[in-house]
Amino acid sequence: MTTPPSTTPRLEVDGLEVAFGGLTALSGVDFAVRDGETVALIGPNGAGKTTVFNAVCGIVKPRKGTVRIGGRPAPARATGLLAAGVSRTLQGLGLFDHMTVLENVLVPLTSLRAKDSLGRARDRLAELELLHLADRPAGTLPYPERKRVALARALVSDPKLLLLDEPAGGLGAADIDALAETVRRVAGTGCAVLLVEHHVDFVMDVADRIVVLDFGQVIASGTPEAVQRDPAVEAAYLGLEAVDAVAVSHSSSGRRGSAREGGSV
Ligand SMILES: Nc1ncnc2c1ncn2[C@@H]1O[C@H](COP(=O)(O)OP(=O)(O)OP(=O)(O)O)[C@@H](O)[C@H]1O
Repeated sequence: MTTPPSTTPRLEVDGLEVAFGGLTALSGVDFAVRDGETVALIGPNGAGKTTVFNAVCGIVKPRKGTVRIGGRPAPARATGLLAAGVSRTLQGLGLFDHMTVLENVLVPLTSLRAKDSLGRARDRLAELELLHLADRPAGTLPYPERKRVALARALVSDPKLLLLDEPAGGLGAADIDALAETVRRVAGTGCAVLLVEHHVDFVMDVADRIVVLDFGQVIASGTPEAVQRDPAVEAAYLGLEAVDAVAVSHSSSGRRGSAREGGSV
């Protein structure tokens, strides 16, 4: 049972524009995520998905536009974001490999000076079937377990807005099913979830709405069914195949970003 949406979106991105030197990475990006809603941000490589996350977290400074969290301007610092109820997972996980699983999951609670940190951390580990690994150094675990530790660390602060960067990447089918279950459960508590993901089946399974970026602009948004039928989305992905086929045949890099340097979107 999902929480009814509140009137103020948990996350509002309005007219976002980000440039890296001569490269316009995002232009006029608008979207919102409400409490209890799961929104997937998809698009070909280099479309600007991670840049949106980085702008939401204050890691990159927009040239134009605003990011509001719970109706207020987004805090610029990591501790401010945590206090505002924002958690994020990273593509590279960002775990402290030499620290135990439990110590990793305690980190946000230590920053927040939270009460009953140990109990909360152990609860999250139990929910993600990691409790038996609590005393193992995080760096010694296989990738799917390390990925769950990163998720437990993001969830331990009971975020109101959860940002997941490629949560299904590198996981097998059973782990992806378990992840989908976790995302549904977290959204069911009223948390707004924004995820960046390439795994189409996972996105279709968990997302209430999908926002499609291409060359830094929103080219489609709506329900998974509507977006799947959208000719602009199909064209964007077919275009990627064409660009990649050319790039791969001429160089070792198939990344689309290389095809857009110096261009504007
Ligand atoms: N720090 C940076 N400096 C310069 N250019 C950057 C920087 N970060 C991203 N870019 C460029 O901005 C564009 C958008 O990159 P971004 O990583 O947001 O895309 P993405 O959609 O997340 O791609 P992927 O799916 O490959 O992760 C790309 O052309 C990328 O090369």
